[in-house]
Amino acid sequence: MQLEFYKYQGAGNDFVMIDNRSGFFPKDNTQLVAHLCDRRFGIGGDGLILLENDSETDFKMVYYNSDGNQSSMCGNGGRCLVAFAKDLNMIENATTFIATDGLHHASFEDKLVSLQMIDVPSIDIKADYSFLNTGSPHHVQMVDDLEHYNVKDNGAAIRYGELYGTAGSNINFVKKIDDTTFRLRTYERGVEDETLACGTGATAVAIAMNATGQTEATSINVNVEGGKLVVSFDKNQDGFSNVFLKGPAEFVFKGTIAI
Ligand SMILES: N[C@H](CCC[C@H](N)C(=O)O)C(=O)O
Repeated sequence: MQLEFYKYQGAGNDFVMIDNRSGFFPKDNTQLVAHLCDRRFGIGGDGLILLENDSETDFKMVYYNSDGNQSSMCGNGGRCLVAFAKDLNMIENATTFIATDGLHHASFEDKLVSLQMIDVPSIDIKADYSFLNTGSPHHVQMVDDLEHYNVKDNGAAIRYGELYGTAGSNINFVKKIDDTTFRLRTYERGVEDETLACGTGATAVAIAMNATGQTEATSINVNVEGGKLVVSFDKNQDGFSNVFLKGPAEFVFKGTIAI
């Protein structure tokens, strides 16, 4: 059987995208998803995303990490899915879709996709790190020499350490550039490596930097290895709401693969 796929990337976080509105895709085939994400034996990607029909919204998002397992929300993947839906002429310049963490509104601003993320009612602030959930779980830790930091080894040690048990967490290492700009490198759960960008991670870092007093800004630039993301939010007594993740989401190529 020939499977048609599309490749999109958002600030270097890349995804195999499949139009599964017909429901043909074998959603429980973990081995197949991992194979399609394999950068040598398959197509290659940090994750795989199914676009599916939904009775209440424009479409449904089903997200898999490259290990083949379905996972929690992917911010860059959500933005890429919005671009994919537009390229399929399913939507114009704004949309509402359903994902594992609920409803998401999104719109195009110039060539960028702005995606509303879930509200963040609380953040666990410790002496040398913070933990919060922005649709996926994120550990946020400041590092001085981020450029030379061993993200993979140090990230894996925390992700598999006693802090986060069997569920684990994504691990974000961040450095302040100025009052509205931070540099971020992320070890991603389910990819089990550093990725060039992590959307829910950038969102977590922006909120954590505000919550810990590193900045008073509520619109924050997050420089990631694969480009630039902008996170904005309202801060109130109930936590953080009107949270938006904005950045590029670009078609790379389409093709077919025998499965
Ligand atoms: N690896 C994450 C999901 C994808 C997050 C990332 N790709 C993003 O853009 O938010 C997890 O299992 O929690």
